[in-house]
Amino acid sequence: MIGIEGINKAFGKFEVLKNINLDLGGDNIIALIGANACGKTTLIKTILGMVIPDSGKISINGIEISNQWQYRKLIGYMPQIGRYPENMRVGQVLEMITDLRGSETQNMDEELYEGFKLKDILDKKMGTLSGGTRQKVSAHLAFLFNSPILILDEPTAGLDPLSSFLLKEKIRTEKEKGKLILITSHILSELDDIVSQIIYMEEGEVIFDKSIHQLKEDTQKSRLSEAIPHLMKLKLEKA
Ligand SMILES: Nc1ncnc2c1ncn2[C@@H]1O[C@H](COP(=O)(O)OP(=O)(O)OP(=O)(O)O)[C@@H](O)[C@H]1O
Repeated sequence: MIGIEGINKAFGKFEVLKNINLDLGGDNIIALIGANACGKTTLIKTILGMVIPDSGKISINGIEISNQWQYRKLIGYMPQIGRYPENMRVGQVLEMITDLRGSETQNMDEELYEGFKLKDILDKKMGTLSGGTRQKVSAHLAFLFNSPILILDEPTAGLDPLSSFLLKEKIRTEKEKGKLILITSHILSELDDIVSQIIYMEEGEVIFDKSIHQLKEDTQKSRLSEAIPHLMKLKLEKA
Protein backbone atom coordinates (compact mmCIF):
# COMPACT_ATOMS: atom_id res chain seq x y z
CA MET A 1 0.00 0.00 0.00
CA ILE A 2 2.81 2.44 0.88
CA GLY A 3 6.12 2.33 -0.98
CA ILE A 4 9.01 4.45 0.30
CA GLU A 5 12.12 4.65 -1.89
CA GLY A 6 15.37 6.38 -1.02
CA ILE A 7 13.89 9.11 1.17
CA ASN A 8 16.32 11.69 2.54
CA LYS A 9 15.48 14.75 4.59
CA ALA A 10 17.70 17.32 6.28
CA PHE A 11 16.73 20.34 8.36
CA GLY A 12 19.66 22.65 7.68
CA LYS A 13 22.80 20.51 8.10
CA PHE A 14 21.02 18.00 10.30
CA GLU A 15 20.11 14.83 8.37
CA VAL A 16 16.89 13.55 9.94
CA LEU A 17 16.06 10.79 7.41
CA LYS A 18 18.82 8.87 5.64
CA ASN A 19 17.97 6.73 2.62
CA ILE A 20 14.75 5.22 3.93
CA ASN A 21 13.35 2.30 1.89
CA LEU A 22 10.20 0.53 3.06
CA ASP A 23 7.34 -1.42 1.62
CA LEU A 24 4.27 -1.37 3.87
CA GLY A 25 1.49 -3.77 2.96
CA GLY A 26 -2.15 -3.89 4.06
CA ASP A 27 -3.77 -6.22 6.61
CA ASN A 28 -0.89 -5.37 8.88
CA ILE A 29 -0.18 -3.51 12.12
CA ILE A 30 3.32 -2.09 11.90
CA ALA A 31 5.19 -0.56 14.82
CA LEU A 32 7.66 2.20 14.03
CA ILE A 33 9.97 2.39 16.99
CA GLY A 34 13.22 4.04 18.00
CA ALA A 35 14.71 6.50 20.48
CA ASN A 36 13.46 10.08 20.84
CA ALA A 37 14.35 12.28 17.88
CA CYS A 38 15.40 9.36 15.60
CA GLY A 39 13.02 10.60 12.88
CA LYS A 40 9.78 8.63 13.34
CA THR A 41 7.39 11.60 13.24
CA THR A 42 9.33 13.18 10.37
CA LEU A 43 8.96 9.95 8.38
CA ILE A 44 5.22 9.87 9.11
CA LYS A 45 4.94 13.50 8.03
CA THR A 46 6.63 12.75 4.70
CA ILE A 47 3.94 10.12 4.04
CA LEU A 48 1.27 12.67 4.92
CA GLY A 49 2.84 15.32 2.68
CA MET A 50 3.44 17.61 5.70
CA VAL A 51 7.22 17.37 5.24
CA ILE A 52 8.66 17.38 1.73
CA PRO A 53 11.67 15.05 1.36
CA ASP A 54 14.87 16.33 -0.28
CA SER A 55 15.07 13.20 -2.44
CA GLY A 56 13.37 9.85 -2.98
CA LYS A 57 9.75 9.03 -3.62
CA ILE A 58 6.68 7.80 -1.82
CA SER A 59 3.79 6.06 -3.50
CA ILE A 60 0.44 4.92 -2.21
CA ASN A 61 -1.28 2.10 -4.04
CA GLY A 62 1.32 2.53 -6.77
CA ILE A 63 0.70 6.25 -7.31
CA GLU A 64 3.41 8.74 -6.44
CA ILE A 65 2.20 11.33 -3.93
CA SER A 66 4.40 14.31 -4.79
CA ASN A 67 2.29 17.40 -5.61
CA GLN A 68 -0.89 15.41 -4.93
CA TRP A 69 -3.33 15.88 -2.08
CA GLN A 70 -6.32 13.66 -2.93
CA TYR A 71 -4.50 10.58 -1.60
CA ARG A 72 -4.76 11.98 1.94
CA LYS A 73 -8.37 10.87 2.14
CA LEU A 74 -6.98 7.32 2.16
CA ILE A 75 -5.28 8.06 5.48
CA GLY A 76 -6.70 8.50 8.99
CA TYR A 77 -4.06 10.31 11.06
CA MET A 78 -3.79 10.63 14.80
CA PRO A 79 -1.02 13.12 15.63
CA GLN A 80 1.20 12.93 18.70
CA ILE A 81 -0.28 16.22 19.90
CA GLY A 82 -3.63 17.18 18.36
CA ARG A 83 -3.81 20.91 17.64
CA TYR A 84 -7.29 22.40 17.39
CA PRO A 85 -8.83 25.89 17.59
CA GLU A 86 -8.80 26.24 21.39
CA ASN A 87 -11.95 28.38 21.56
CA MET A 88 -14.10 25.98 19.58
CA ARG A 89 -16.28 23.46 21.35
CA VAL A 90 -15.69 19.74 20.75
CA GLY A 91 -19.03 19.46 18.89
CA GLN A 92 -18.11 22.37 16.61
CA VAL A 93 -14.70 20.85 15.79
CA LEU A 94 -16.28 17.48 14.94
CA GLU A 95 -18.91 19.21 12.79
CA MET A 96 -16.33 21.35 11.00
CA ILE A 97 -14.08 18.41 10.14
CA THR A 98 -17.03 16.28 9.01
CA ASP A 99 -18.18 19.18 6.76
CA LEU A 100 -14.68 19.50 5.29
CA ARG A 101 -14.57 15.79 4.40
CA GLY A 102 -17.91 16.20 2.57
CA SER A 103 -18.50 13.25 0.27
CA GLU A 104 -16.67 10.80 2.53
CA THR A 105 -19.23 11.09 5.29
CA GLN A 106 -21.62 8.36 4.12
CA ASN A 107 -19.65 5.55 5.69
CA MET A 108 -18.63 7.06 9.02
CA ASP A 109 -17.34 4.95 11.90
CA GLU A 110 -18.74 6.23 15.20
CA GLU A 111 -17.49 3.36 17.37
CA LEU A 112 -14.89 5.37 19.30
CA TYR A 113 -17.34 8.28 19.65
CA GLU A 114 -19.63 5.88 21.51
CA GLY A 115 -16.83 4.04 23.36
CA PHE A 116 -15.18 7.25 24.61
CA LYS A 117 -18.59 8.82 25.40
CA LEU A 118 -17.69 11.95 23.46
CA LYS A 119 -21.36 12.95 23.43
CA ASP A 120 -20.93 14.03 27.07
CA ILE A 121 -18.23 16.60 26.24
CA LEU A 122 -19.59 18.16 23.02
CA ASP A 123 -20.10 21.51 24.79
CA LYS A 124 -16.61 21.71 26.27
CA LYS A 125 -14.09 24.07 24.72
CA MET A 126 -11.06 22.33 23.17
CA GLY A 127 -8.72 24.54 25.22
CA THR A 128 -10.16 23.21 28.48
CA LEU A 129 -9.81 19.48 27.72
CA SER A 130 -7.40 17.25 29.64
CA GLY A 131 -4.55 15.71 27.61
CA GLY A 132 -6.21 12.29 27.54
CA THR A 133 -9.60 13.67 26.48
CA ARG A 134 -7.92 15.56 23.64
CA GLN A 135 -6.33 12.25 22.60
CA LYS A 136 -9.79 10.66 22.52
CA VAL A 137 -11.03 13.38 20.14
CA SER A 138 -7.97 12.82 17.92
CA ALA A 139 -8.45 9.03 17.96
CA HIS A 140 -12.14 9.35 17.04
CA LEU A 141 -11.28 11.68 14.13
CA ALA A 142 -8.55 9.33 12.85
CA PHE A 143 -10.99 6.39 12.61
CA LEU A 144 -14.12 8.36 11.69
CA PHE A 145 -13.82 8.29 7.90
CA ASN A 146 -13.07 4.58 7.57
CA SER A 147 -9.77 5.18 5.77
CA PRO A 148 -7.85 2.11 4.52
CA ILE A 149 -4.60 3.43 6.05
CA LEU A 150 -4.30 4.55 9.67
CA ILE A 151 -1.24 6.37 10.97
CA LEU A 152 -1.23 6.66 14.74
CA ASP A 153 1.57 8.64 16.43
CA GLU A 154 1.79 7.58 20.11
CA PRO A 155 -1.94 6.76 20.18
CA THR A 156 -2.25 5.49 23.74
CA ALA A 157 -0.04 8.13 25.39
CA GLY A 158 -2.12 9.83 28.08
CA LEU A 159 -5.11 7.50 27.78
CA ASP A 160 -6.48 5.79 30.91
CA PRO A 161 -6.29 1.96 30.93
CA LEU A 162 -9.90 1.40 29.80
CA SER A 163 -9.65 3.91 26.93
CA SER A 164 -6.30 2.47 25.92
CA PHE A 165 -7.85 -1.02 25.87
CA LEU A 166 -10.78 0.22 23.74
CA LEU A 167 -8.42 1.85 21.27
CA LYS A 168 -6.25 -1.27 20.98
CA GLU A 169 -9.33 -3.41 20.36
CA LYS A 170 -10.37 -0.95 17.68
CA ILE A 171 -6.94 -1.12 16.05
CA ARG A 172 -7.18 -4.91 16.03
CA THR A 173 -10.64 -4.99 14.43
CA GLU A 174 -9.62 -2.47 11.76
CA LYS A 175 -6.63 -4.67 10.85
CA GLU A 176 -9.03 -7.60 10.44
CA LYS A 177 -10.78 -5.51 7.76
CA GLY A 178 -7.51 -5.51 5.76
CA LYS A 179 -6.32 -2.03 6.75
CA LEU A 180 -2.72 -0.93 7.06
CA ILE A 181 -2.01 0.51 10.50
CA LEU A 182 1.28 2.24 11.27
CA ILE A 183 1.86 3.00 14.95
CA THR A 184 4.67 4.71 16.81
CA SER A 185 5.01 4.09 20.51
CA HIS A 186 7.61 4.04 23.22
CA ILE A 187 5.50 1.74 25.37
CA LEU A 188 6.67 -1.57 23.91
CA SER A 189 4.48 -3.64 26.23
CA GLU A 190 1.43 -1.90 24.68
CA LEU A 191 2.45 -3.08 21.21
CA ASP A 192 3.21 -6.68 22.12
CA ASP A 193 -0.27 -8.08 21.64
CA ILE A 194 -1.21 -6.17 18.51
CA VAL A 195 1.65 -5.60 16.06
CA SER A 196 2.72 -7.95 13.27
CA GLN A 197 5.78 -6.09 11.93
CA ILE A 198 8.51 -3.97 13.52
CA ILE A 199 10.49 -1.18 11.92
CA TYR A 200 13.33 -0.05 14.16
CA MET A 201 15.05 3.29 13.49
CA GLU A 202 18.21 4.87 14.84
CA GLU A 203 19.46 8.37 14.00
CA GLY A 204 17.44 8.67 10.82
CA GLU A 205 18.14 5.17 9.51
CA VAL A 206 16.08 2.01 9.41
CA ILE A 207 18.13 -0.57 11.31
CA PHE A 208 15.72 -3.44 10.69
CA ASP A 209 12.27 -4.16 9.31
CA LYS A 210 10.98 -7.62 10.23
CA SER A 211 7.97 -9.57 11.41
CA ILE A 212 7.47 -9.79 15.16
CA HIS A 213 7.71 -13.55 14.80
CA GLN A 214 11.16 -13.25 13.20
CA LEU A 215 12.31 -10.73 15.81
CA LYS A 216 11.31 -13.02 18.65
CA GLU A 217 13.05 -15.94 16.96
CA ASP A 218 16.24 -13.94 16.34
CA THR A 219 16.44 -12.70 19.92
CA GLN A 220 14.95 -15.77 21.65
CA LYS A 221 12.80 -13.33 23.65
CA SER A 222 9.07 -13.81 23.88
CA ARG A 223 8.12 -10.16 24.41
CA LEU A 224 8.87 -7.09 22.34
CA SER A 225 9.66 -5.20 25.53
CA GLU A 226 12.54 -7.67 26.10
CA ALA A 227 13.59 -8.21 22.47
CA ILE A 228 14.28 -4.56 21.59
CA PRO A 229 16.38 -3.71 24.68
CA HIS A 230 18.25 -7.02 24.10
CA LEU A 231 19.17 -5.96 20.54
CA MET A 232 20.14 -2.45 21.66
CA LYS A 233 22.39 -3.92 24.36
CA LEU A 234 24.06 -6.29 21.87
CA LYS A 235 24.73 -3.35 19.56
CA LEU A 236 26.26 -1.29 22.37
CA GLU A 237 28.51 -4.20 23.35
CA LYS A 238 29.72 -4.57 19.73
CA ALA A 239 30.45 -0.82 19.39
N1 LIG B 1 10.74 21.42 11.24
C1 LIG B 1 11.88 21.04 11.83
N2 LIG B 1 12.95 21.87 11.82
C2 LIG B 1 14.14 21.49 12.37
N3 LIG B 1 14.33 20.30 13.00
C3 LIG B 1 13.30 19.46 13.03
C4 LIG B 1 12.02 19.77 12.46
N4 LIG B 1 11.18 18.72 12.65
C5 LIG B 1 11.90 17.79 13.33
N5 LIG B 1 13.16 18.23 13.55
C6 LIG B 1 14.23 17.48 14.23
O1 LIG B 1 14.33 16.21 13.62
C7 LIG B 1 14.67 15.22 14.61
C8 LIG B 1 13.67 14.08 14.51
O2 LIG B 1 12.41 14.53 15.00
P1 LIG B 1 11.13 13.59 15.03
O3 LIG B 1 10.00 14.39 15.59
O4 LIG B 1 10.97 12.97 13.69
O5 LIG B 1 11.60 12.48 16.07
P2 LIG B 1 10.80 11.23 16.70
O6 LIG B 1 11.59 10.01 16.38
O7 LIG B 1 9.38 11.28 16.27
O8 LIG B 1 10.95 11.57 18.26
P3 LIG B 1 9.98 11.27 19.54
O9 LIG B 1 10.13 9.81 19.84
O10 LIG B 1 10.61 12.12 20.59
O11 LIG B 1 8.60 11.69 19.18
C9 LIG B 1 14.69 15.94 15.95
O12 LIG B 1 16.02 16.24 16.30
C10 LIG B 1 13.90 17.20 15.69
O13 LIG B 1 14.32 18.27 16.52
